[in-house]
Amino acid sequence: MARGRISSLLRCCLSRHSISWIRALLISNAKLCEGIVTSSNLNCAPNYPSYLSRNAQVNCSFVYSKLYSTLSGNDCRASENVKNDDDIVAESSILESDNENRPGGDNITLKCELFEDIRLRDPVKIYKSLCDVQKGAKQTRADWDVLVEIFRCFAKSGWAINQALAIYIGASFFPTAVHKFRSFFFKKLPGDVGKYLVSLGPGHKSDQFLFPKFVEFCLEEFPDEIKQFQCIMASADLTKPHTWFPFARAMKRKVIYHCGPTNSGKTYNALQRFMEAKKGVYCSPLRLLAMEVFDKVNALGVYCSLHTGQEKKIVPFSNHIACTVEMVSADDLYDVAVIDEIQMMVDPCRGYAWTRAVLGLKADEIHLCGDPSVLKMVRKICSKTGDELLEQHYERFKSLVIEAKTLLGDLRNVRSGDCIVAFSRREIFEVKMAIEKQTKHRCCVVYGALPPETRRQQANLFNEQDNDFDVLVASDAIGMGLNLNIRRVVFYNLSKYNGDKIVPVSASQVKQIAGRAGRRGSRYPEGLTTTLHKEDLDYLIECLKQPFEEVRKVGLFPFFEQFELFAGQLPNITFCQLLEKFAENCRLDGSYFLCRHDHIKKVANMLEKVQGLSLEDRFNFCFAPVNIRDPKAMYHLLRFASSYSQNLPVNIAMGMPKGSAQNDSELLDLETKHQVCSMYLWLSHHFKEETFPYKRKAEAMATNIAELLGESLTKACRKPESRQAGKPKPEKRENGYERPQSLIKIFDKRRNEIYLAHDYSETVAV
Ligand SMILES: Nc1ncnc2c1ncn2[C@@H]1O[C@H](COP(=O)(O)OP(=O)(O)OP(=O)(O)O)[C@@H](O)[C@H]1O
Ligand SMILES: [Mg+2]
Repeated sequence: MARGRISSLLRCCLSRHSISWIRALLISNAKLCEGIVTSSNLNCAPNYPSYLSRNAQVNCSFVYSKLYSTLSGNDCRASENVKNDDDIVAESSILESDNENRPGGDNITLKCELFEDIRLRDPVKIYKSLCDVQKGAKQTRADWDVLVEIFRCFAKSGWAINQALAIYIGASFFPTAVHKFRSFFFKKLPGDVGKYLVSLGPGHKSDQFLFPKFVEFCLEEFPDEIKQFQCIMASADLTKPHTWFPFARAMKRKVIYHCGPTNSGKTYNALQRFMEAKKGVYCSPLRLLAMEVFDKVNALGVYCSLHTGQEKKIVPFSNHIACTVEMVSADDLYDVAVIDEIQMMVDPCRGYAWTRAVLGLKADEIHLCGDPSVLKMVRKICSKTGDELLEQHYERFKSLVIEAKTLLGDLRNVRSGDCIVAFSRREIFEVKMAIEKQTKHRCCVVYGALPPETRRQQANLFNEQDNDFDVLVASDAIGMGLNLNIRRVVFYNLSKYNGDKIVPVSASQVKQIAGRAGRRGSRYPEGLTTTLHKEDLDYLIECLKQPFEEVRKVGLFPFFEQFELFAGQLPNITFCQLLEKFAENCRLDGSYFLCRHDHIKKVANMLEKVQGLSLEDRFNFCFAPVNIRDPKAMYHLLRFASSYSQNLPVNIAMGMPKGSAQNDSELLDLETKHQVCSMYLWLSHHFKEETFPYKRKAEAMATNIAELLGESLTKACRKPESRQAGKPKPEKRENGYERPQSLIKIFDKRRNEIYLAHDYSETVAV
């Protein structure tokens, strides 16, 4: 009913006061979209408008033309020479000769004057006159071709698509709207307007001329579609995220930014305040770091619980919690909160969790620890939230020394206390094997796909002095906040696969990783860093010298409630389509980007066939930590969701491995099995406990598997395989005939293999 009333109101307004209405609409829209993103700012919606500037432009042109027409008293009655054909101009209306088009001198002046008049005529009046026209003027074939091209360009104009969003014509509806507008326009086109458009030719000038008439047309023709899109846009409004947390806004919070390079004491100082507080929370980027803080704080006599996606260790009488940042509660009140590695706000996938914590934590004192890259953004956020901001700047305890000699490409030059950093699982094992074969050193390994317990066991083995394990081979999983006894960080290479292609490792990541060498209080307080190959040294030096990049945008993602509101506008589409639509239509202000959600979409796609899941259940299942490239893990997730949807108790139903891994495929199997247990535990904490009743069993399995993994790694000196290795090879016939394969499949398979060989798990396993 409301919708009908609004649309009739809309029509009424249109007929009487369209200019002021459009102006009001555009102004209010501009206000609504204050500081709205430019296309580059929203990864998932490349054509999103820079509303404000462009609206202003549209607005001005409307106002100007309105003013002009009022002052000059221009009457814009359309030419009587009109057409009456259906849809677009029929071929018969095209004149074969083009005599009129050959300009003589006087003719040019006359046309210029005529065009000047058209150019300055009030677009609304032009539109009105078009409506009144019965039959459009005939066009020559040449003109007709140009006009068709003009509309073809208009339909594809990014500028026009962006502008149309300002009147709530969505990008997906825009082509339909233009098609209808073209039919209308060609049917009614007066000769002078046609000639003027032809004189402009296809391109931006014609787009600018057509657009205001297009607006009039849309407002009159599509009030329902506009209203619907307006509702969609309103429900996908992610502007002003600081208003999402009214309780935190009502507090007088003090934010302390501990700003500095690695190994400068940022976390240490923040933790001092955390431990002094009556009630505190520490938010970590990694489960491993949360565990480290949990242990450290309890050892110092401050009772502290642990809360990660997979585990809850409640220490009796504790008022402190160490958690992963995704798990922090924005409902509880704290005296002191610490958000570590705050520069992760810009992480393309997980950044939203840091943003949410900064905006929403209900704590009197919030300590942010990180490098200076997001300092400006934090200042901006605090000015919006009204929080007091204090900045504490730090210097590195001992500067990091670059060894110019490098390892000269020879792993025999490895020394005790070295950490060799490689960016794929395959390389990690190759390096370990080569070192153990060619030298007397023994290696521990740390990479993202290993459970945190195993990583910790390996790190401890490396840290302790009374064993042979004096070299660490690790991926970038060691890059954040961890304190290890590393003397020298050696980069095996400085490029990594980003899920799509091989790219150079970013300067900030190089700094983070290199910064693991020479930690205060460790066996090697003075740190060194170098590369294996001489050719990589320049890039390493360049990265370490580079000042911290200033970030302009931080990540954001909707809460379930926001997403639910949006889903209410589009009831008949799948969850995956909903995610896409949300990304397409959501509005962000210039300080934020929408976090990547390819991973969520992939899971959503798989779960599409599971019936009977509520929107909230789907949303939750999609956030479960699963390696989407691991078919076994995906299979188990699908199984869990299917049982859950049938109201059956979800069973972990997975065989326990018999012993430690004898080869790499067994090691991969252990990794997968641990991930499945970990996923089960995560789900058991995010759904009702009775629906996942085998939590204890999953915990026991996870602990056993982590131990087996540790054992396997300690004795491992084997060739690494990819997860695809066990699969049957494509059929080969004796006569050399090979079964043809889809090129797309081959390409996908290769991508998959590369992906699996790389180390991604940490991005999801929180
Ligand atoms: N005042 C201090 N007294 C004793 N030890 C300290 C002090 N400050 C820092 N440390 C120790 O120095 C090491 C590095 O400190 P911390 O972890 O706080 O550095 P950070 O700046 O947070 O580094 P990163 O950026 O890598 O996280 C830690 O082992 C910490 O315990
Ligand atoms: Mg730190």
